[in-house]
Amino acid sequence: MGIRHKFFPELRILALPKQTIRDLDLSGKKVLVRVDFNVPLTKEGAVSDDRRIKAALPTLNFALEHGASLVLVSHLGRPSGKPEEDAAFRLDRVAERLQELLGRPVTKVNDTVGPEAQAASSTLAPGGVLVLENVRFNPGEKKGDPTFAAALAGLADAYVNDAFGTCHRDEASMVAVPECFPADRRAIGFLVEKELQILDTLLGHPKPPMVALMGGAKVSDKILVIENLLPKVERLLIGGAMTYTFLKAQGHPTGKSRVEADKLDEARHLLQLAGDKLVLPQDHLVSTSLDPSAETKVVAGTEIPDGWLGLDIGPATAAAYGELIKNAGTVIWNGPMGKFEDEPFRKGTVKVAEAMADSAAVTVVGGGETAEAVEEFGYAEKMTHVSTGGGAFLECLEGKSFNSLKVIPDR
Ligand SMILES: Nc1ncnc2c1ncn2[C@@H]1O[C@H](COP(=O)(O)OP(=O)(O)OP(=O)(O)O)[C@@H](O)[C@H]1O
Ligand SMILES: O=C(O)[C@H](O)COP(=O)(O)O
Repeated sequence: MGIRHKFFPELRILALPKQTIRDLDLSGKKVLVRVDFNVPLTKEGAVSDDRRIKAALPTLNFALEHGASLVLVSHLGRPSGKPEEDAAFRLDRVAERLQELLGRPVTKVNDTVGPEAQAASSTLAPGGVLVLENVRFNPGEKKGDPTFAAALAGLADAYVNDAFGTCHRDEASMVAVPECFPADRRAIGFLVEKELQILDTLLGHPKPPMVALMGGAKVSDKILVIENLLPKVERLLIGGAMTYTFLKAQGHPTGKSRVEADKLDEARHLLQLAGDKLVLPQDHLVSTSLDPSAETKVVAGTEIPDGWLGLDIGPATAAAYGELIKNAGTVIWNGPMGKFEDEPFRKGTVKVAEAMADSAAVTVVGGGETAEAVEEFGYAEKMTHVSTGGGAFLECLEGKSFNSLKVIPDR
């Protein structure tokens, strides 16, 4: 029997088969929740974007309201193992922000499975919240070490995976730790459930016509995504630096634009596979250098003049893409249309974000940089969904399945 989809009310979907936090016995239990609090920080170490922390709140509040206490596990960044460098990756500021958002005390300890963590978890009362230190400070995390996993699992009675952004990683806290719990004590949280439902609907039963917008720096990051999406979409609109690898593959001059010279064969293969589904920009904002104060101009067509480089889609392309977005049933977007960090090269990315915000289509945005851009420009609230996943979102679009989810039993 189908149920009405919470986010796409026009669609009926089957409930996800995975066990969720609703299925767990929470009362009086310590629940280890693997969250993805890998958030951007300012130079001073403050949390500059708390979207991922906020996205975990429904799961955390649900567990607390049902009488559980929480042991929270996350990574932050990619620590090198050198203590002087790794201090910047401690989770103290993240825990402070979480305390503000939860509106209840949060205890942060300076280790993950050591004596401090064990003492704090053993005295945790229902309603208590404990944040462990960055799980990647322990080398066992990356290696998926079973001894480390058992020590981590020993701190709690049940396991919940609500770290959608990390679901593509096979690290200990994602795979080996849940394996330490009996099957009826492992579940996904509401964030993972929501992200999976949306991706499942997008890839399985999108409201037609579906348009995909692919940008960003490199074709190489998106080859598998493009291949997997092509049969499902009406149009695949290209922007960002990857444009120039496609133009070069077609034999056009690309000036000084960023081109992946070793990916031209793959680009030709995709062009051939896509036929007229793949749409390349019809004009470009070009500049003499990457410096935002350098001279710029708009060039029409497919040729970038000598000495110039393409840094954004041009106004005619932005308008044409806007029209396709307006008339779509579903729009899926990954990768900025230009070097959007600099004001002079931002217009194309802003224009497509605006068109998506104004469109009646189901609009889904994913990818770290793209989500940040949409947030920064103030359009996030107007999208159907802005994914918390970067790599995880892309791998879902590639059609991959994750070990971190295989270890969560079906209902
Ligand atoms: N024409 C261009 N020339 C040079 N750089 C560009 C151009 N267009 C986009 N970029 C750069 O590409 C980067 C974003 O590409 P990327 O593929 O990483 O995006 P994403 O998939 O949204 O993010 P993530 O990889 O974090 O998930 C930005 O830093 C942007 O400045
Ligand atoms: O930001 C992300 O994509 C996730 O937190 C995973 O981080 P990682 O790429 O360092 O594994």
